[in-house]
Amino acid sequence: MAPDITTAVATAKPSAIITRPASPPTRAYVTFLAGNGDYVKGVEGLMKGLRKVGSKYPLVVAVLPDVPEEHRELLVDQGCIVREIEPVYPPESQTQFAMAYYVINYSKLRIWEFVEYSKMIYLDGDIQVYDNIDHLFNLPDGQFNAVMDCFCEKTWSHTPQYKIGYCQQCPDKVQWPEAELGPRPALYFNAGMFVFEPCLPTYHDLLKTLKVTPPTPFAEQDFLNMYFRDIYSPIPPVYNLVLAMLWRHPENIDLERVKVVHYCADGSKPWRYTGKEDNMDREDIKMLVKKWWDIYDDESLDYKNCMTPAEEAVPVNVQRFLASLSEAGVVHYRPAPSAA
Ligand SMILES: O=c1ccn([C@@H]2O[C@H](COP(=O)(O)OP(=O)(O)O[C@H]3O[C@H](CO)[C@H](O)[C@H](O)[C@H]3O)[C@@H](O)[C@H]2O)c(=O)[nH]1
Ligand SMILES: O[C@H]1[C@H](O)[C@@H](O)[C@H](O)[C@@H](O)[C@H]1O
Ligand SMILES: [Mn+2]
Repeated sequence: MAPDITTAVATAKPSAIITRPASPPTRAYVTFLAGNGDYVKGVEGLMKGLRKVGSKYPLVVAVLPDVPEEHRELLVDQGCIVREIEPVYPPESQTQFAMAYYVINYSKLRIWEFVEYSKMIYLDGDIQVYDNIDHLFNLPDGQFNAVMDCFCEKTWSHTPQYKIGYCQQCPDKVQWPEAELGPRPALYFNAGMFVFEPCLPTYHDLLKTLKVTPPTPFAEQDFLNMYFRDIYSPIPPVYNLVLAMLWRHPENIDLERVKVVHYCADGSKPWRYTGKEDNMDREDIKMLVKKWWDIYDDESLDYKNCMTPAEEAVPVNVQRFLASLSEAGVVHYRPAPSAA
C-alpha cells in the first residue's frame, strides 16, 4: 500500500520534502444551457435540487452566447457559476435543418476545457438529483463513468439494435446475431450524466477528432461513446434513470432507490408536461413530474434564502463582478462555494 502523505513527508530526505501542500482536488457539477427558451427552468431546478440534497460542490453552467442576460442573472441569483462557451460546429456538408441540433449538442464538448476543476459531474438540464451523489467524485481517475442507455424507444429506430429488438439492458432476451452483424457492439451510455476529468490535451483531441467524424443521430452522445469506448466504465442506473426504463425494463429499476432522474422521454420535461404523449399518464411519471415541481417551487431552496450571513454581506452585483474577474483568471472567487 502506498504510504499516506504524512508518512511520505516524515520519511522523505530533506531535499525531497514537499514545501507547499499539494492543492486539494477541485470538483464541480456542470450543466449546459443553450438558447432563450425554457431549459433555463430545468437548470434553476437542478441547482435547487443539488442544494436540497446538500451537495458540497458548486454547479457551473456552460452557456452558449445566445442565452439572454436575464436568464444568466436568474442562474447567478440561484447560486450557479455561469461560464460562456463558444459554439462547436459540426463538420461541413451537414443539412441545414439539423444544424441547430448539432451545434447545441456538440458544444457540450467545451466542458473539457474547464481545467480549473480536476473532476466534474456533467448533468443535462432536464435532470434532477434526489439524493446526494458527491461520492461519485471519488471514482477512480482515468475512467469515463456513465449509465448504460436503453435501445427500446422509437428514437432508436434508425439502429440495427432497435430493428432486431436487441437491448443491452437485457442482452439475453434477443441474442446479438454475431454471424450476420459482426461482434456485439460496445456498451453504450446515455450522455445526459457522466463523470469526467477536464483536460486540455483531451479537449483539443476531442475537437480535432470531431472535425473528421461525420455527425450521427445522437450527435455528441454517439461521438463520446466512440471516443471513450475503451475507458467507459458503467455505473448503476440509479445515477441516471432514463425514464423509458420504467416501462421497458422495470425489473432493472427500484424507483425508491433512484438518485438521479433524467426527464428525457418524449413529453416528460416537467416544465412542458401535459400528460398526452405515450406513457405520460403513468402514475410513476406523474409522481416524478410532481417531485420535480416540488423542488422548483420550493422558495426555501432559493439561494437568497440559503446564504450564510457572510455570503449575504456581499451584494449580488459585487458577487457577479468577482465572479467575472474569477472567470478571467484575475482572482479566484466562487459565488456559491457549495450547493448546500
Ligand atoms: O434548446 C435547448 C436544448 C438543449 N439544451 C441543453 O442540452 C441538453 C440536452 O438536450 P435534451 O436534454 O433535450 O436531450 P435528451 O436528453 O433527449 O438527449 C440525449 O441525447 C442528446 C443527443 O441526442 C444529448 O446527448 C443529451 O445529453 C442526451 O441526454 C439539455 O438537457 C439542456 O441542458 C438547452 O439548453 N437548450
Ligand atoms: O440515447 C437516447 C437519447 O439520449 C434520447 O435523446 C433519449 O430521449 C433516449 O431516452 C435515449 O435512449
Ligand atoms: Mn436530457
